[in-house]
Amino acid sequence: MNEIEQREENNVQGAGGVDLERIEKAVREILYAIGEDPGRDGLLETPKRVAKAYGEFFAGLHQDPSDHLSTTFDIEHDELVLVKDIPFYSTCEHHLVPFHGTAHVGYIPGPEGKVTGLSKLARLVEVFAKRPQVQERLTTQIVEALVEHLNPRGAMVVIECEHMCMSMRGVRKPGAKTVTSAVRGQLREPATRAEAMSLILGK
Ligand SMILES: Nc1nc2c(ncn2[C@@H]2O[C@H](COP(=O)(O)OP(=O)(O)OP(=O)(O)O)[C@@H](O)[C@H]2O)c(=O)[nH]1
Ligand SMILES: [Zn+2]
Repeated sequence: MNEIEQREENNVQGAGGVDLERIEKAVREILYAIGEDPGRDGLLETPKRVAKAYGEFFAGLHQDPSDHLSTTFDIEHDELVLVKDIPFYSTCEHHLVPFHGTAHVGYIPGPEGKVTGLSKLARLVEVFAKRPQVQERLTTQIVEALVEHLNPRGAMVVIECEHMCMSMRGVRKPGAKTVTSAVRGQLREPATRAEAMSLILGK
């Protein structure tokens, strides 16, 4: 039995699947390791606060993206629907520090006319962002969820981010932006893709 199975077996579940008690213990250890005193007044509640914050940062690990795409509407629209400039925060899985920026999510509804609520596109970004991530996988997971659940003619996700692991440490290049895209179906065709990109970039 691996550690995750063991946790489930013991039913140690905190914030929607995150083991808060375990995080608290680990944070106390980190405080000792950096030479701090977890018993001093200002730090007494810190392990609990960090655990609660981690519960939020990683809530998406325990959420199913299909929950957000199960409500669809039959709307006659066979052209691009794009929600752009969706702000989000995620956590770099290499350093466990934030990366943040904006996501642009678009699709062309499929022949069955499955159109989702606009907010659901932003919810989809949240489900995948609230996990230990790399930007490329975040981009792909969002587009693949759209393809799987809406069966669109085309789908496209563009993400622009600043990674704190490149800004506040390591190479220290604040302001450097990473742009990733994932495109499926008809949106791969040059004219359609160009139209979507010009809508995204036309700020
Ligand atoms: N491809 C990709 N790389 C990422 C992402 N987030 C962080 N990284 C990179 O992950 C790499 C990890 O490299 P390592 O050499 O193992 O770690 P490191 O010594 O901390 O590297 P430096 O950041 O260069 O100091 C770094 O180059 C980061 O910039 C991401 O979303 N996608
Ligand atoms: Zn990183």
